[in-house]
Amino acid sequence: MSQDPKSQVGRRGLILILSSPSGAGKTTLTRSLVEERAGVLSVSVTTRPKRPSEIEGRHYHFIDVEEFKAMRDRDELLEWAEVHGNFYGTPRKPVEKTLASGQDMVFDIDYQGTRQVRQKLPDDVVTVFVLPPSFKELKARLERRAEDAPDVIAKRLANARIEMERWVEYDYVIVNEDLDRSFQSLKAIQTAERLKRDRLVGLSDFVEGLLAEKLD
Ligand SMILES: Nc1ncnc2c1ncn2[C@@H]1O[C@H](COP(=O)(O)OP(=O)(O)OP(=O)(O)O)[C@@H](O)[C@H]1O
Ligand SMILES: Nc1nc2c(ncn2[C@@H]2O[C@H](COP(=O)(O)O)[C@@H](O)[C@H]2O)c(=O)[nH]1
Repeated sequence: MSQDPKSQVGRRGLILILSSPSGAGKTTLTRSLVEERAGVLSVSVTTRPKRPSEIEGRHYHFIDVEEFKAMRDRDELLEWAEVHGNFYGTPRKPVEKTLASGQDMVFDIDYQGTRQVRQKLPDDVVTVFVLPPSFKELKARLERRAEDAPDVIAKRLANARIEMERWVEYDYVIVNEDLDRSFQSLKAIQTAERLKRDRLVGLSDFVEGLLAEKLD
């Protein structure tokens, strides 16, 4: 539980999940949040090949299918899914540790994983769906990123329509046109969610003390 030294009120950590079609900008937004120390990034395991710019342990833990299945079967994954033909999953232990310390955990996962986490930890989950301003811009971003082969980009664009239909399952939606504005919106969501009454620990005792306070 994190504690505000000025009061006796602390708060439970929350799980902030960002999902989007590939290229809409959720990784950029989650990384910005983590760089500001506003949360701890959940580093997934994946069977996808590493992109040129990616670093093992920082962007993902890159593992083979056999290892992935072994982790899944040992129940070491909080959630998992097959996305764009590869397996992805969230290691359970770091999530439990981070939440117990009262920090927020930031997830960049797809809608299938979001459903699983929401089902397991309904009180702690806040979900944000990131949309691109247009399909044309989505394609342009994937091409400008220049990290995936043309056939991979084509597959991701084909899946984008199915993924975008899931926006209705999310608590918030950000249309990521201007990156700075989108980031401000994300921070506003996190700030408001942190202040929710149910997430504040010790609030009743604090208010009781407040009411019992005598004025001289
Ligand atoms: N608002 C924005 N305007 C212009 N470019 C952006 C914006 N947001 C992100 N980008 C760029 O678009 C590209 C895709 O962004 P990013 O990698 O964050 O997408 P993603 O949703 O995480 O995709 P994936 O699911 O494939 O990992 C990156 O090159 C990023 O720098
Ligand atoms: N259900 C999960 N989805 C995940 C996880 N980690 C990433 N993802 C999603 O996969 C796609 C593709 O990611 P990319 O890095 O290959 O572009 C994207 O939608 C991610 O959000 C996970 O642990 N579980």
